[in-house]
Amino acid sequence: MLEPNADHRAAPAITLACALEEWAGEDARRRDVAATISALAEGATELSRAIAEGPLAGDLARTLSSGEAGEGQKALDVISNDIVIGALKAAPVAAVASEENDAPVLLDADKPLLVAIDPLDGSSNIDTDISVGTIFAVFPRRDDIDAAEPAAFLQHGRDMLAAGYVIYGPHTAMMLTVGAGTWHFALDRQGAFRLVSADVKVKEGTPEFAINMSNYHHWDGPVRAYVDDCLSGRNGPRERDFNMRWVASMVADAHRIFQRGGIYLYPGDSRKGYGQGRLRLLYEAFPVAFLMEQAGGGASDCRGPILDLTATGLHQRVPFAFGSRDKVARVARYHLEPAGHGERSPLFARRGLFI
Ligand SMILES: O=P(O)(O)OC[C@H]1O[C@](O)(COP(=O)(O)O)[C@@H](O)[C@@H]1O
Ligand SMILES: [Mg+2]
Ligand SMILES: [Mg+2]
Repeated sequence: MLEPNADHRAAPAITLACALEEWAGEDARRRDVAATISALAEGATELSRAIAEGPLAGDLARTLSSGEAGEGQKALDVISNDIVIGALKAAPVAAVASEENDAPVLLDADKPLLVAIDPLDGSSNIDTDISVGTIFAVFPRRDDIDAAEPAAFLQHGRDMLAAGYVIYGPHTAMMLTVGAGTWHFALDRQGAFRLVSADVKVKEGTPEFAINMSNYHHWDGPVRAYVDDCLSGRNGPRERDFNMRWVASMVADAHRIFQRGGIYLYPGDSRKGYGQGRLRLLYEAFPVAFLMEQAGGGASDCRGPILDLTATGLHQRVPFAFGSRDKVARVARYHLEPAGHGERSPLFARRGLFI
């Protein structure tokens, strides 16, 4: 047992810089990716300080403009965007596609990489001291298209070279993949990201789901059926009681799923502007899907793998389900075989529990 005054802190672990150095070696492409991730880490460290100051840094939750699907732009969205793009100017990045900019921001057309980024995910939570994050994806620059053109970013999910997110919570952490598994780092007080695990695995079998239940009446049949079957608990077809969580910061829901399993869903629904859900493919779904797959989890558009999609628009939305691989596969079965997936009892076959 720990003595009250015992030093129970873990020994300092390998830094992000060392991990990237070791991974990159002398490979020129890898060194560019590593430099880009380091620049993003520097931006995220600066941002974590501003977020930690909360109201002392000014009214960060001030709404500056309202978006088409209820995503108003907050002061901290703009600050975050300025910080991450500022940090990327020192990296080998030609252009950045950000949630906060209609068009790509050109940095240096000759540089070899592109970054797609959600500078601040979960911005509706800024004033409530709940975790928010930064989500990013690194792509190769194409030789055939000007990096400032949106088309330069319309790439296949499996073209991604690296992806990750930083979560600003009680502690700041980064989940990162360069295609060699999913790595977990935590930010120490001196400003260095230190390795927690280089082999993150998403558990299966955790009876927990995350979805905004207030949209129940807007969902289509397969999504209702999936959630109904969870809610029907040990007497329903899943034969166990389920727990539910919804942080309304995808990074926070993702981080929980990386620690203990479960599933996150933001499906399309019948509300205006939500036909393809809420999440953006390039800088929300693609990076989280890459992290999930590298950790043995799954990520789909409720039907097939997200990473098998090719982006068709810079700010394109996509229905999104991710988490434990067994659960993501089950969601797909409910969509692809709605009448005959054979796993739901007749009691639940025609009506939702709430309808
Ligand atoms: O408020 P809703 O509809 O439940 O949506 C919450 C979802 O929207 C998001 O906040 C979208 O991110 P942004 O804050 O970057 O717009 C997700 O992080 C979250 O899961
Ligand atoms: Mg977001
Ligand atoms: Mg955002």
